[in-house]
Amino acid sequence: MSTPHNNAEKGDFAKTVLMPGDPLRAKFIAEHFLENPKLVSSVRNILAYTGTYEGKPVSVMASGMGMPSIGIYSYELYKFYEVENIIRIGSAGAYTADLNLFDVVLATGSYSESTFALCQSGDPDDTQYPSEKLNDTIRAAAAKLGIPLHEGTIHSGDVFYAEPGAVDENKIIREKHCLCAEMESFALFHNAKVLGKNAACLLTISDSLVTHAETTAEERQNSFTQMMKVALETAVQLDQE
Ligand SMILES: O=P(O)(O)O[C@H]1O[C@H](CO)[C@@H](O)[C@H]1O
Ligand SMILES: O=c1cc[nH]c(=O)[nH]1
Repeated sequence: MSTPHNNAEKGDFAKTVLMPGDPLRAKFIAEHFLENPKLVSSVRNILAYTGTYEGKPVSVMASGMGMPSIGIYSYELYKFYEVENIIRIGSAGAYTADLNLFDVVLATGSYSESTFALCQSGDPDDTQYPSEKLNDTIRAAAAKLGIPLHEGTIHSGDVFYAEPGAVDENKIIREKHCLCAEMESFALFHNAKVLGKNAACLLTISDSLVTHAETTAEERQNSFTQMMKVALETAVQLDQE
């Protein structure tokens, strides 16, 4: 069995998939944290691995960047590979000086101007939500590891490079209270909703849209380990439920 975008066999994926945007972050996680990682798909270099963590099965697969991309990969995992839980583990730009580089954010909602949900199913809502149960498991995993989480609504955008004045900061920051910007969670949460599955989004602050501090590409690939450990511990706890 395969799809146009995934050449894994049915049964190659664990019930829980960690999903970074960056294929090399997926590779880093597989090589540094998973026991016996096996490459299960590499179509378009969107790397996907399955192994175990503390003896429990877990997969990690990249989503690529943006909602059309995660829309394809997450839909196929849920619909054709019987995946139940997808935890996005991404990078984000902070909208508030209260967030520092490397802080970890747990999304409690994802606001977007995107038409993804409207086009996918006619859903007009501008905010999509993660699974509360999955978020509770993430909170428990983070508490066990002693890793603090910042929680709130995040902004999921279609545009990384916007012209000056084009971003409606009044709406995004003051009306919707978004903590930070990323580009995939709105589509992921929507797909989980229409397919009756679970999704969550953990983010590491990679740059600040307030102070303009930023991490390097290599740090975004290899050093967001606190978020990775929380997601891996969550997969272990989900397997025990
Ligand atoms: O680091 P990832 O997970 O790719 O997430 C963020 O980084 C990319 C932009 O640089 C977008 O995909 C955005 O959502
Ligand atoms: O989408 C993103 C991701 C990281 N940093 C940003 O500013 N935006």
